[in-house]
Amino acid sequence: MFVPTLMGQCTPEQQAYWLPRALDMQIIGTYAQTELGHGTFIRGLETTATYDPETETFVMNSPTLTSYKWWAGGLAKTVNYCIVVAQLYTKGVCHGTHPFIVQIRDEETHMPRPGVKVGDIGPKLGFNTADNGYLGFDNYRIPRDNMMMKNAQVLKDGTYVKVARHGKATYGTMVFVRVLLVNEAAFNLAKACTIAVRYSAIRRQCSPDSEGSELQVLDYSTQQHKLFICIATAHALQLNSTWLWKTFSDTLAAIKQGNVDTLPELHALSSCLKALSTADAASLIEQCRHACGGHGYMMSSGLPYLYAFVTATRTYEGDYTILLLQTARFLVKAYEQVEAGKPLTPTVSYLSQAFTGKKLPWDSSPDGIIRAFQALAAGKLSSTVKSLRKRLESGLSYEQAWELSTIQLNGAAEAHCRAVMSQNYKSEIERLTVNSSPNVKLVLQQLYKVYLYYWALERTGDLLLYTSISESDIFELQLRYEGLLKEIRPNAVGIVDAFDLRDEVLHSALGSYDGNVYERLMAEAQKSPLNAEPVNQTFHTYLKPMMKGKL
Ligand SMILES: CC/C=C\C/C=C\C/C=C\C/C=C\C/C=C\C/C=C\CCC(=O)SCCNC(=O)CCNC(=O)[C@H](O)C(C)(C)COP(=O)(O)OP(=O)(O)OC[C@H]1O[C@@H](n2cnc3c(N)ncnc32)[C@H](O)[C@@H]1OP(=O)(O)O
Ligand SMILES: Cc1cc2nc3c(=O)[nH]c(=O)nc-3n(C[C@H](O)[C@H](O)[C@H](O)COP(=O)(O)OP(=O)(O)OC[C@H]3O[C@@H](n4cnc5c(N)ncnc54)[C@H](O)[C@@H]3O)c2cc1C
Repeated sequence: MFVPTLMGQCTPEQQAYWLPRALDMQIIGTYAQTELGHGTFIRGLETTATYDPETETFVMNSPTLTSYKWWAGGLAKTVNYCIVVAQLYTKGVCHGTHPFIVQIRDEETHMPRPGVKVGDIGPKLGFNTADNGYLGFDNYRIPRDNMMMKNAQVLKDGTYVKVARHGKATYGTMVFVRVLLVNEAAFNLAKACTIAVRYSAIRRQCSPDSEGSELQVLDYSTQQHKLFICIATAHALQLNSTWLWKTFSDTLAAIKQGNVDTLPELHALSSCLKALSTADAASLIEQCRHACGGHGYMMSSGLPYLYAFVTATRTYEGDYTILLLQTARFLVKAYEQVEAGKPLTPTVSYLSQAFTGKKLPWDSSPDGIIRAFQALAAGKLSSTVKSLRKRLESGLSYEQAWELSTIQLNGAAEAHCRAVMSQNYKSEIERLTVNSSPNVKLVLQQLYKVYLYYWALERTGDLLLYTSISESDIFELQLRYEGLLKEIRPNAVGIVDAFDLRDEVLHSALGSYDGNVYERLMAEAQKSPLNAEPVNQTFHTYLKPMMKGKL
């Protein structure tokens, strides 16, 4: 995050100085925003940068324990520079949080600079090869030029000048990384389902009839139900990530021309897509582990590492709930625009047709299911706004009414995001397969239908509320879903092979291309230090005395 922030928050002169040094790795940096006391609520950060016009320096301070920076990757022992987000004070006025480039270690000796307190935050659920760190300042001075001045400046005499056209311009790196994380979710989920599908083709368990041989576990419907949604979701996330990247690039180009109009929609989209893709990837990676039975619990399966890595993405760069609530803010505004007869931006344009007060007629075609997901999002949004207004009428403040409605707001944002993802998945498949062979088209469409049927069946309660779906429609959809799993089965291994992930990337005894699962598990087991000697010292020290009653 260090380099993108240098690119996004520095003036051209600052970039000319810092970027070559960072890109050549003459300096190594990190992004230190989160503090012990605050991560989500950026406006609540406590680190201060107070401008002193006498010396033309900022004085950095960590006034409380909770103001210590906490979590930044590589901060503990690796980096010598940091981007520090701090409350800016000049001429006695606080101007809110701003980013600063801060040298924390000597470039030659790597010793922490006087006034800098830095260390490691300790072991974590995963990411233990990263030295996430803490950082505090005691009257530590940095030159005025080290304030990143693209969006706001402090002049030599201490005058504060706002430059940016958008109040949240300094949050740009976070938006960028949220966009990248959708791709990251797709990639890691593709790894997990490659491992689990390949293993399920090797693993045999139980014989349905007394005469027959044991079945490959991949032949069981329940196993297909666990795994094929993982493949379909990996495709859905990959295609949505490409689409989101284009939306991001278009918005960035517009901002460079001075037009910030599309930023709120980009923020709403990158927030909910980051939230849903990381949450879905984490839970489906865990599902892949379940699908591998006991061997999936081995570190040598690669799945525990993947899960530990990906579950963190649900939290960092904006927690799941927090980001969905950001999208909900955008949706409530869109609802008000519909009421006022104003035009809507593209990804919420479906709302303009949605508030008819009638249930959407059920149609089980792919387009019909997408319309149903949109009706569901619109229905949830409408009920949420009603709850919000009822609470306002009862005399509550907007903030109180909003807080009491946040469970429903999150539900509406999740439903909206699922509808956007389904629509993008379909249109990207159509766009990309125009010149593909009929067989490739068929397989990609089968997976895409799995995604739609799976989520329709997961949301039958909501569909009953907002569409005319009947009990027999649900029954019919269930049968179609189960039939689709059988159609995909013969191609399942080929489909995951098509992710084209090398063994070195998968790093899994269960998922290697050659399928030599048992040989690899045994070879990994031999690496256990407990296998280094036939009798371990603990036998002599503890077990034997205990067994002889001498302990
Ligand atoms: C780039 C690096 C390269 C590769 C890495 C990328 C991919 C990963 C690849 C591999 C992974 C491998 C390793 C990764 C390892 C480690 C982890 C890496 C990074 C993690 C780093 C971090 O976590 S950094 C810290 C991130 N912190 C957060 O995300 C904090 C979350 N909080 C917020 O974003 C905000 O404070 C908020 C959303 C809670 C809102 O803030 P605030 O209170 O100030 O605002 P309001 O609620 O009052 O809203 C005011 C209006 O502003 C709008 N708004 C808010 N945010 C934005 C925005 N970003 N852009 C535009 N508009 C915004 C908001 O909608 C409100 O608008 P209204 O019109 O409704 O008033
Ligand atoms: C592996 C990892 C790497 C990280 N790397 C970095 C880094 O390099 N740089 C950096 O600056 N930070 C980094 N972070 C920090 C990360 O960005 C924050 O942890 C994250 O933004 C969540 O903030 P928090 O920890 O304050 O959670 P909190 O906000 O304390 O969340 C706790 C709970 O409270 C809920 N909650 C909070 N506020 C509200 C609200 N208003 N309404 C409803 N519910 C609420 C949340 O949903 C959550 O369930 C990293 C974190 C991890 C795990």
